[in-house]
Order: sequence, then C-alpha cells, then structure tokens
Amino acid sequence: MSMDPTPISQTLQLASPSSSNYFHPSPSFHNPLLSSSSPVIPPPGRIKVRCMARTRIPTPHGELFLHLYHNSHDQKEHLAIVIDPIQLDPAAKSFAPKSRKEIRSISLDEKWREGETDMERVVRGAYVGRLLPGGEGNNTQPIEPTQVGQDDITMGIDGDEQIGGTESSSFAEEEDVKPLVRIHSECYTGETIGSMRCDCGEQLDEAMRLIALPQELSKQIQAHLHSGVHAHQGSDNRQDLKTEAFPTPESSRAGSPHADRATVDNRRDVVPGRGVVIYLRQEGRGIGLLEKIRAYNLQDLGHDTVTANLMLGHGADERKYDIAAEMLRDLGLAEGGIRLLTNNPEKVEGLSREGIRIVERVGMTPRDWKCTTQDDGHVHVGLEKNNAGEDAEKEYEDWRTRRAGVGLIGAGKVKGPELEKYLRTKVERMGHMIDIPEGL
Ligand SMILES: Nc1nc2c(ncn2[C@@H]2O[C@H](COP(=O)(O)OP(=O)(O)OP(=O)(O)O)[C@@H](O)[C@H]2O)c(=O)[nH]1
Repeated sequence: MSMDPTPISQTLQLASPSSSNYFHPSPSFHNPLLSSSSPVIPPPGRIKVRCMARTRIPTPHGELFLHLYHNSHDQKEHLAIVIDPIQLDPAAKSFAPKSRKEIRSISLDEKWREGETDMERVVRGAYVGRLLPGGEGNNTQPIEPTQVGQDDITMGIDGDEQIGGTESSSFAEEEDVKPLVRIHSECYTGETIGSMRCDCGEQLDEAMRLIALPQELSKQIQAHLHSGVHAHQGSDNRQDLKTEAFPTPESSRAGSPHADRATVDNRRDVVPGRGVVIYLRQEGRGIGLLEKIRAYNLQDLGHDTVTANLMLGHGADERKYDIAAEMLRDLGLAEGGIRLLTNNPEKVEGLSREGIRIVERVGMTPRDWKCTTQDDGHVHVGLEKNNAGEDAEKEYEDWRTRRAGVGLIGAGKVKGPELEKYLRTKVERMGHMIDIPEGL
C-alpha cells in the first residue's frame, strides 16, 4: 500500500463524507461516496444504518473499537463500542472457541464505491488486524469488500486471516458465551461532569468492565467440550492451555490487586469476554439536555424524575430502540442471541420487538448497592469477591475507589440522597427490575 501522503490525501478528501450525514446530505453537498444510482433518501420503512468509521481505542478496560453510525431516521451520530479482544490480541484468539466470529460492521466493510482504494478502507477502519501508532509496518490489511455479507468473511490480501468462524454445526455456534450488550443512553451530566443525580456514568464504566471480563463457559458446554465428542470443535486450543488463565484487562492494569490473578488462578474453560455498548444520543431519556436541565429544577422543587418529565409535557421515557436494533443487526448480533445488560423492561421488549434475540437479561446493580460498608466497618462486596477474605475485600475496595474509570469523573461509585431517590423512582414508578436493598 502506498504511503506517499500527497496523492493519498487528495483521494481521501475526495472520498471524505465528513461534511455531510450519509442519509441526510445538505442540498448543496455532493457526496462522492454515493454513485448517481445510490438512493440518497432511503424509502420509508425499516431504518437504515451505516457505520461510517471505526477506530481502536485503548481504555482502562482494555482495547476496543469505537464505531460511528449514521442512520436514516435522525441526524445523530450514534456509537457502538465494540469489545472483542480476538480482533486485537492473539492470546485472546487462542482462548476463544474457534467458532467465535469477530464482531464487525457489515456496512463498514462492504464496498462503498467503484474504485475505492485500500487507503480509503483503512482510514475508515475497514481493515483486519491492528494499526499501530507509527505508521509503516502495520500488520493491518484492508478487508476484501467482495467477501462482506457472507457468513464467513475471509480476507484476501495475505490469505490467512479469517473473520468468520469456521464451524457451522449448531453446537459449535452454541459453544460460546453470548455477547454481552448494553444499550446506553447519553447522559452528559452523569458521564462528563460526574453528576450524582443519576448513575449513568458509573453504568457506562461498569458495562464496559463487565463486557471485557472473561467468561466461564456453562456447565453444559464444558461437559460437551470435555466429553471428547466435540474435541475437534473449537476447544482444542484452550485445552492445550488449560493450566493458564486468560488475562483480564483488569489484571494487566498497574495498581490492581488482580495483577497476578491470571497466573494464580488455574481456571479452565474461561473465554475472553466480548460484546457491545450501543451508545445512543438520546439524552435525558429522549427529551434532550435542555429539557433535562429544566426537569432537574422541577426535581429540586420536590418532584421525582417521572413527574418532572410529565409536567414539562414529555413522556416519562421517550426513548426508542429501533436504531439500536439496526446497529446490532449491522454488527451481526441480531439472531445469534445476546445477553442484555439492563434493569429496564422496556429495553428488553423494545429490542425483542425489533427482532433481536435476547437469551438472557443481566441485571445492573449500582456500585453503591453492591459495595456497602456496614457498621462493623467491613466492606461487603457482591458478585466478584464474595469468597474473599477481609484483607482482600479491603484491598479490592481501595483499588475500586481509586482506579481510573471511563466515563465518570473520579471513577468509583456515585452515591447520595438524590441518587437514592432517582433509583427508587425507577424501581417504583418505571418498573425497573432490581431489588432495593433493605434499609434504604
Ligand atoms: N428526563 C430525565 N432523564 C434523566 C434523568 N436522570 C437521568 N436521565 C437520563 O436517563 C437516561 C438513562 O436512563 P435510566 O432510566 O437511568 O436507565 P436505563 O438506561 O433506562 O436502564 P438500565 O438499562 O437499567 O440502566 C440517560 O439518557 C440520562 O440522561 C432525569 O432526572 N430526567
């Protein structure tokens, strides 16, 4: 691939969609990505989405791919945060079942126009492998567009990269944990300035952490894998490596007491975590930031979050999940089954209605409800550390509260009376499926 910047920059500028929304071009703007026969305004009916670009982002929870989408319904730039370590880490790939497919955008990878160059494809993120800071010598190749849309996408240039899985039996497809998906709604106040009126920043951080966590295969799958019946299907690599454990993003982060956990544990049948946060730009449960700010002032006059919305002439929740469903479909996650990370029954119903197969709902417990300090001064931590000794609990608590977080200033947990009221209202008035701890 040529790296001479002069001709490349000319081509890239020509091909750049940056001054327009793909589905909503301004009248004076000629989008060179669209051939004259391409429909600019799609026909009414199902919402269309297109991933315009993706890039690798290193985070405290590991590396991920950020995808930016345009859609035919609104002009917002909705995002998909894809955590899929097999795309970036050979060790992760060796621990994952061979049947596992990479989470890739069909619309990003397909051919956009006649004569598009490898450089154009790489710059928008339609490549396999990883780009390394520093330019030349990257072990990255643009993906062959002609292969896209098929079940197994095989990359052509050097002939040995596979995007799709190779196993096709029903067991092979089921021998993996399903991707964990969170549909997250934008919350400027909670995510950017650390508001303790809600737990949105914490939830974004926690969702990314949970998705990146390695997962243990179900007992049923383990039984199959160890019975020998399916020894040829995906498990052989892991069985060769069973005395090691797949390192977690947390374990490789400096300062974590889990730093040596990967070598201490002797876990088997643990596979890399994977999944997606669909980040929807529907701020304030769909009413926008301006209206949410006005609603907060009503809340300061004593009204709860639902009543405040109603007083302003809005619904309690105006969000929709049709665009999210199309983004999941574009990422190949509509039919294979996902685990959905939410307490909100409307998200489960909304996505199911749009044809997304949800095999499990995974609840989200606020950190303040999960990590509570009792009168005796001991930290009682749920889920991850319930078998640990006191010292480990204390160490975990110290680490948890001081670590860098994503999407939440100060990291750790949010707490306070306003948050308690907010969470209680969601449970009592909006039907969110989570138990309020006793004593609150
Ligand atoms: N209108 C309004 N929106 C709020 C308020 N607090 C947070 N939000 C918005 O609510 C959205 C998050 O929705 P939640 O109801 O907290 O949670 P959820 O995403 O439906 O449910 P989970 O999936 O269980 O987390 C974000 O868009 C926030 O900006 C508020 O007091 N009023």
